[in-house]
Amino acid sequence: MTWRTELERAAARLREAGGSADRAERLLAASASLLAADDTERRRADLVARLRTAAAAAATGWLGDDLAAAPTDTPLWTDEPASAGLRVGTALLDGPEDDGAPAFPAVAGLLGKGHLVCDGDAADPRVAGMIQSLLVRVTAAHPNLELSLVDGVTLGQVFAPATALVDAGIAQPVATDHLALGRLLTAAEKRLTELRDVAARGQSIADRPYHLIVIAGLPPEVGKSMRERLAALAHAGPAARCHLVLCGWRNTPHREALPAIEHATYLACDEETARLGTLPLPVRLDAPPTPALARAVFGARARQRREAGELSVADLVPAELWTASSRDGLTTVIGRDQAGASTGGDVEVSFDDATPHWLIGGRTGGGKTVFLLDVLYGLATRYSPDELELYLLDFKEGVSFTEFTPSGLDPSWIPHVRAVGVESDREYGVAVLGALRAELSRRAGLMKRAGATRLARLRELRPEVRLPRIVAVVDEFHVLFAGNDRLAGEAVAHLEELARKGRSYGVHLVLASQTISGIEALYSKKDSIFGQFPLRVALPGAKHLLDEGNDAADGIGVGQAVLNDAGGIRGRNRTCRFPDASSAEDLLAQLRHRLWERRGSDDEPVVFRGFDEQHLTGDPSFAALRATHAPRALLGRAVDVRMSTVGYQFDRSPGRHLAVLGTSIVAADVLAAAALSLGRQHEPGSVVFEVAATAAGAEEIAAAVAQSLAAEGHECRAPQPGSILAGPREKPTYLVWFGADGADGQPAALRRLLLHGPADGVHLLGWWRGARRFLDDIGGSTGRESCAGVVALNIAANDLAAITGGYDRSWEARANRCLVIDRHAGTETLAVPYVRPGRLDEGLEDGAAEPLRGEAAR
Ligand SMILES: Nc1ncnc2c1ncn2[C@@H]1O[C@H](COP(=O)(O)OP(=O)(O)OP(=O)(O)O)[C@@H](O)[C@H]1O
Repeated sequence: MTWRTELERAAARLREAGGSADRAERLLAASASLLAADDTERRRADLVARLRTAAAAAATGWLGDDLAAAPTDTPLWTDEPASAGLRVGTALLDGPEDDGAPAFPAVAGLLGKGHLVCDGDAADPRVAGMIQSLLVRVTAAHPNLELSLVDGVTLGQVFAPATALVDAGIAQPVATDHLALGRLLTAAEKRLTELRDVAARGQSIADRPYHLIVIAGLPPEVGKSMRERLAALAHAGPAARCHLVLCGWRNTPHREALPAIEHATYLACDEETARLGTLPLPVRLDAPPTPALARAVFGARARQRREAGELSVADLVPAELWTASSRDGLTTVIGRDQAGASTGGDVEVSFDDATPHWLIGGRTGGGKTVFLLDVLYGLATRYSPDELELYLLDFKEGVSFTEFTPSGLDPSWIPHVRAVGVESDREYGVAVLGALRAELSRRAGLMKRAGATRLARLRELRPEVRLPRIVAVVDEFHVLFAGNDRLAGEAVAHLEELARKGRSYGVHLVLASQTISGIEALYSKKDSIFGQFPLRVALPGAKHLLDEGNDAADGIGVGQAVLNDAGGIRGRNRTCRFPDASSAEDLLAQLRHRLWERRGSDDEPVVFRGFDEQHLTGDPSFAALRATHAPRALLGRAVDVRMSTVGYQFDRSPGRHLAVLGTSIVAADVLAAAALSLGRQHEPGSVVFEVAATAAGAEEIAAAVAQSLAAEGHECRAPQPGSILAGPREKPTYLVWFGADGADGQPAALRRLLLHGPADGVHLLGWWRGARRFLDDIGGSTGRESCAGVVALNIAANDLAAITGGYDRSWEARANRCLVIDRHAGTETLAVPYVRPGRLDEGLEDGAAEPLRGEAAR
């Protein structure tokens, strides 16, 4: 081969490597005249020098310099390189370079250009050295790079210096077998499809990181299909910023020929020499960089990535609070896209016409609570309480939303929050949804009267009406459907209505679930509900949340989410990282205080904590009691949106008595609260309280009640067993009877009192431990009307049905709940009964369930 041909080819290689085509052209033109001259030796050296310069232009600095000469403190690049060439070794013109033979850098086009394919693998120290130096070069040169590493021949040894990159998330852990390689390819294919979809929508992908897959050697089990997948990836890769360094790619006898790798520069290594592409010169592959240089480059890049990658909740918060208008929707920043990359763009999520409701799924520990915190703080800092209201319901055991509510330690709260349910009852959930539905109707009425069809228009027409957008978050919403009973039916009906109409009226739902069944429950209710949730947020472990065949969430880790704004269809995924709010307690507390200090009203959110005790003295209604002609015994707090006080009114109509039923000692507490609250509603001396204690264990409570009433100036008596019902009573009297079972042996006297007492102002408040006993005492089912008030504690549904005659009831006795029935008013209210402070803890300390304490007292 002539010198001219060699030079032409060398220049052609350089041109291929990219970035230096014009220089190579000039070089070729110059070479023609040079070769015509006599002094060939000198001119050869001269030409090589020029080739060297051209190569240096194709692969500059970190990409082309001799690494052996690079000081360890050479700064890493902060901007993407302009050229695609990468030095892999040194092309030698005429024998070893050491002997003074002319040489110039051998450059291949990689990131932004194509792939490098080598028939040797990392078991060959020359190839291993080249791979290691190549890794240092790309890492130092590309600030925004994702790496996947495969080593099926030295079990990851070749990548050992790059461990820092794995730790920082720049590189995935090294895949050393065909299964791991399979997973890696799946992820790469998915990424590729995603980017292709983005590009197909006309959006630029130029700011996305390059994905470089470095295969130091193929695992031995790799078969035909995986080789074909590699070839397909190589075919489509460069258009989606995916490139391969593929070593160990050689045909072996008795196996099918390898598929062709497109866009590749081939590096052929035989025992003696290596050759790059069609360059007819031997290439000495780059030696491994010094350990000190590798450490410096990988360490510095890892550090940078960690620092840049540390997303904080502060990144989600605007510089100025409460400046946004929710007229057309709500939008907040949730994190950054490009999982694992350092310079991702902000990712926004919205409640608007396109995505009025969201569905969030992920396994337990998948980051759901953190994601919700990020969203809620993002919204609460952008929109004032006049623009946004929040209703937060959590059905699981935990403390997800207590963050937003006042506590003993921190009296502040987030002023947008109207109601919070922690470990809520389904009844509470249904009540909140019902209240939201009522708000929907109210807004519908307003719109109709104003002649508006959109919330934005209504706000313009009626500026004086407060019309914030409402976001209701229901965590573990599937609990609402458990049981498939009346409540479940109501929950579905509410959700359906809210989901269907919420868009128009500015009421938005966020449903979250950690179970597949949660999502399935929704799906099976009605397709229409599921379809009303266009924004899907898939966290790690999410199942059935995205469309079948859309497995974008399969490979994500904690702190990442796949957002899909089109009901889960493929091609609309956006993977993002969101900050860990759970590790930013101080920052959140500061934010909460700033928001709280700006509050326009002192209305605290209503907090319903399913496990909290309710105390009579803690209820503002009790403090507000005054003497009245229509006294109302206070019994507990309703499981409703406002946690209203539940009472039972006493008047002179027949049957106005109250029976508290159940073996639980809580019954005694309820009775005590009823008596004390009545005491507040009568002038001292106007009524008599007769406090009888015939139930073992209740004496102390009865004595305390009598003492408190007496301290308020009331006349108190303590009738003795045998004469409890005896009378006569000259004054209006409340007979407060702890242990009325058996009616003191005088059922006839009891029935007389029940029937005629109220007309004379005589009322019974009695605790019966046995429901059947009570029914017998009042004269069986015919006597039902003579005691209109019943507080059911731990009694069975069928016993309660026998007492009230309502056989369709679904009462389920449980700790810390009672059902308050007023037969005259036709109401049944689920409530948290008032207890003596510490009552529930006593039950727990004893190791016994709370209802059993009453059994002990019997
Ligand atoms: N964005 C994040 N970055 C880093 N770590 C995170 C991130 N989000 C969550 N985590 C970690 O995961 C843990 C679990 O998150 P989180 O409590 O949100 O999960 P969850 O899905 O709500 O789980 P569960 O339903 O069991 O409560 C957090 O304590 C935190 O350490």
